Amino acid sequence: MDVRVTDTSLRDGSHAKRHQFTVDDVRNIVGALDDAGVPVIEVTHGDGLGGSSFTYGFSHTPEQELIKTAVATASRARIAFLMLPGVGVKDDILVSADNGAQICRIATHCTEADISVQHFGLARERGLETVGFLMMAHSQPPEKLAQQARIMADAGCQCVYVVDSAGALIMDQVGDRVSALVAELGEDAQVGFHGHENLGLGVANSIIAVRAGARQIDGSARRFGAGAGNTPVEAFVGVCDKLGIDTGIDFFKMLDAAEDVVAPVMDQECQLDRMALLMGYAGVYSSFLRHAYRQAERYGVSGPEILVRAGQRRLVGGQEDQLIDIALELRGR
Ligand SMILES: CC[C@H](O)CC(=O)C(=O)O
Ligand SMILES: [Mn+2]
Repeated sequence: MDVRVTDTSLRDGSHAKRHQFTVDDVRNIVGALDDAGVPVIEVTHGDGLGGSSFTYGFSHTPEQELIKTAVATASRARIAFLMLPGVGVKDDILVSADNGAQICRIATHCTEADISVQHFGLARERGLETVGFLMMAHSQPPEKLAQQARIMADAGCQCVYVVDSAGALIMDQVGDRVSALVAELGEDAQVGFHGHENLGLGVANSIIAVRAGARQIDGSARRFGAGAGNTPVEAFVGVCDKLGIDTGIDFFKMLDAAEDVVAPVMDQECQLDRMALLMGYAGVYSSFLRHAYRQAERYGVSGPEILVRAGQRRLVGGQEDQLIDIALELRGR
C-alpha cells in the first residue's frame, strides 16, 4: 500500500448529520467500507470525544456505543477516534481503547500543538497508534506548521496531518505545507492530509499531498463531511488507480458503498453551494456551516454574511458561540 486512506464519514460526516448517527448507520457503513478494503474508519461525534454538548450539538447515540458497534462490525479495518484536548478528556481515550478502538487521533488548532503532549503520551502508553491533526492549516505558513508538527512528533505522534479545515488551501499551498512537514519529521513520523471540498479541490489537493510525501490521506465516502464535505474516497481511489498509486481499496466496491450504503444515510448530499464556497474563499472552519445556517434563521440575518464575518474574525473551532455574536451584530442587536 502506497497510501493509507482513513474514511471519516462516521466522524466528519457527523457534522452534516447533526450528530444523529444510529447504531444501524454505523453497522451498515462500517460493513460496506470494511468490505471495500478501507483500512481505517474513524467513528466519533463530529467534534470528537466529549463533543456531545450544547455548544456542538447532542449525539443521538452515545459515541462509545458507536465505537463498540464499529469495532464489532469491522473484520479488517482498524477503528479510529478523534479527540480535541479540552473537549474530550484523557479518560475518554482510555474508554475508547477499552472498547476496541486502535487509533487515537488528536486535533488542535495549528498553533496549539503543545496542548496535545499529555494525550499523545497517554495514547502511546496505552498501546494505541497515534495521529495528530493541525487544524486550520491554511492560516499558518509551512515553516510554522512544521514547528508545530515537531511538537506533536516529539510527544509520540506517529503521523501529523495537514488539516485543511476550511477547504481553503489551493494545490501548491498543500504541497508546500506537506513538504515542510516531511522535511522536518523525516523518519520520526509520517505526514497526512485531510481535505475539504469547499473550493472543489479535495482530490487534486490530496494527490498533490501524496506527491509531496504524504503517506496517509483522509476522505469520506460520498464526501460525507462538514462544509461541502471531505475528499470523496471513491473518487480519490479511482484517481489513484489511474495514477498507479496503491490504496488497497477496491474501486468498484467503494462505488457501491458510497452510493448504496452511505448516500441513503445522509440528510442531504454535501453541496458545493454558495455557503460552502464562501467557507473555502473566506477561510472559515467547515464545521461552522450548520451552526451558521441555524443562527441565520434564528436571528433573521444573512448566512453568507455570518460566514464572511467569521472569516474576518479568524474564528477557530470552539468559537461556535461567536456566530451568535455575529448574528446579533448583523441584526443590530
Ligand atoms: C473536530 C473538529 C473538526 O471537525 C476536525 C476536522 O475534521 C477539521 O478540522 O477539518
Ligand atoms: Mn474535517
